[in-house]
Amino acid sequence: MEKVKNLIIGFGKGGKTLAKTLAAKGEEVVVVERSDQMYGGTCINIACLPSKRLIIESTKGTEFSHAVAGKNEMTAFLRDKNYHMLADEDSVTVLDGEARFVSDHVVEVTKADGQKVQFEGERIFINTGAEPVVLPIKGLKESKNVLDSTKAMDETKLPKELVILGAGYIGLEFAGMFARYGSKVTVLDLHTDFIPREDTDVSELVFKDMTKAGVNFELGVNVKEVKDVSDHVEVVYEKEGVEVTLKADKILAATGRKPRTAKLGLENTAIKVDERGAIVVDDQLHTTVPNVWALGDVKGGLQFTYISLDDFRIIKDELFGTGKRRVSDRVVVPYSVFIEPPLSKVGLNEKEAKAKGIEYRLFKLPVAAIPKARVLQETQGIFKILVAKDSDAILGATIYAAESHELINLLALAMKAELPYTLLRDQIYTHPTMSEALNDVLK
Ligand SMILES: Cc1cc2nc3c(=O)[nH]c(=O)nc-3n(C[C@H](O)[C@H](O)[C@H](O)COP(=O)(O)OP(=O)(O)OC[C@H]3O[C@@H](n4cnc5c(N)ncnc54)[C@H](O)[C@@H]3O)c2cc1C
Ligand SMILES: NC(=O)c1ccc[n+]([C@@H]2O[C@H](COP(=O)([O-])OP(=O)(O)OC[C@H]3O[C@@H](n4cnc5c(N)ncnc54)[C@H](O)[C@@H]3O)[C@@H](O)[C@H]2O)c1
Repeated sequence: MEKVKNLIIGFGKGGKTLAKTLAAKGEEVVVVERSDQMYGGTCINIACLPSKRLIIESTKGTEFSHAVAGKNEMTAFLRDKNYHMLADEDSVTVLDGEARFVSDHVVEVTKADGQKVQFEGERIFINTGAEPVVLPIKGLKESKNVLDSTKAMDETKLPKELVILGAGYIGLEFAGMFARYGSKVTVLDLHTDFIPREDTDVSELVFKDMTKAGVNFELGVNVKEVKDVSDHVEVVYEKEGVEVTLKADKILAATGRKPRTAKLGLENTAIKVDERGAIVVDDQLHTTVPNVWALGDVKGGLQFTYISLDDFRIIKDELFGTGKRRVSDRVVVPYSVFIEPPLSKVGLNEKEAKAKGIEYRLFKLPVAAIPKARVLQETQGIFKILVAKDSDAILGATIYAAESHELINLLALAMKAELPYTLLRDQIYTHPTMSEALNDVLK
């Protein structure tokens, strides 16, 4: 058995950034990655970047198979760049194989040829990400026409009729995208409320815009069965007591992703997982075994690339910094859903403020009032910013507008720095931009 100072399981966002940092300190690192198609992790290969590439291509009118080919070129480039970023470091070994714990600090790696090697890690970092949830719906697992997000982005032929299970992040982004490529899209969701965390006026606008763009929603449905029938697939669901059969070329299952721990051999260790399979960590990402950390999607909670990166910062701070950085410091976390226009949010919305009994002032502006929106010819949407009732503190913002995925970072920065809303209101912005709308919305 080989002893190694730092063993990183999974070439994900947090893990690869940590490996590079450890290498810069001259430390020995072994990074184990189960697939040579996943160097660099989920985000660059099968998630954020390829999906956003396809989404952007869909808005330019690119033909689907050309867009997929371009996306594949991009991911191949990024994969290679990521591989060399680590493999070219003298003190880093990138090892192809599937890792599995055999005891608290011993990990067995099974290589593609079946050969097994064992490592004893002085420090071990688990960064194995998440995998799609496969619901126990009759016929779902067996159907040849059911895709997950990865497979949907690798289709060479555009599905004429696409049914999407789940109106969450992936469901909405892919629904809009496939509709723009020309698919007839129906989204089925278990819940009656559409994007229930958002304010009702915002969710109504998104629903209206997506419906207008050709996406059909069936909400509050119970999906009962999926069956392959000659050249197509059928989905049987029940809505308000009525059974409906829907025909499609493909089904995209987008009903959540769960931490990838099932095959990690954690039962051989004292590393605890919760009821959802997420690795239990403390405020500094320590697992329940000393010198074993978990970072990224595998530890549960928010599943975003930038959270995995921030997990890395916490571990780096413990190893080489002040040791003060904590998960609980992470209070201002924005997000964007890349629909058209993008929906972005940070901090509280009205629904959340009311639920918490927090009094607020609401500043609201329709996007149609913004000159840049006219220039872009994207006038749908709304800005909503909440400010404390008895101070100038910004409580939160929801921006459903063109370029909101950029703008929300400005709001998040202002909140983090505890800047008064008046500073954003009175700031000089370049023109014409979407950010200059802050002059008007905050009046
Ligand atoms: C379609 C889609 C779109 C998304 N879009 C966005 C977005 O726009 N913005 C955003 O912030 N987030 C987005 N996400 C979420 C984001 O991709 C994840 O939160 C992020 O990639 C998680 O990174 P991570 O560091 O946890 O690990 P990952 O990047 O998931 O890396 C885990 C790695 O571990 C490897 N691995 C797993 N098990 C083993 C094992 N036993 N042995 C060896 N290797 C193993 C895997 O192959 C993988 O390469 C999206 C997700 C999906 C599916
Ligand atoms: N823009 C982004 O940052 C981005 C984009 C894509 C994915 N992601 C990440 O990936 C994760 C996974 O995305 P996702 O869309 O798979 O999950 P999600 O949790 O966002 O959505 C899952 C949806 O499936 C629905 N659902 C659950 N059971 C169902 C059933 N039986 N029948 C029909 N619908 C059902 C839920 O009501 C929910 O709307 C997200 O949590 C997110 O963190 C992020």
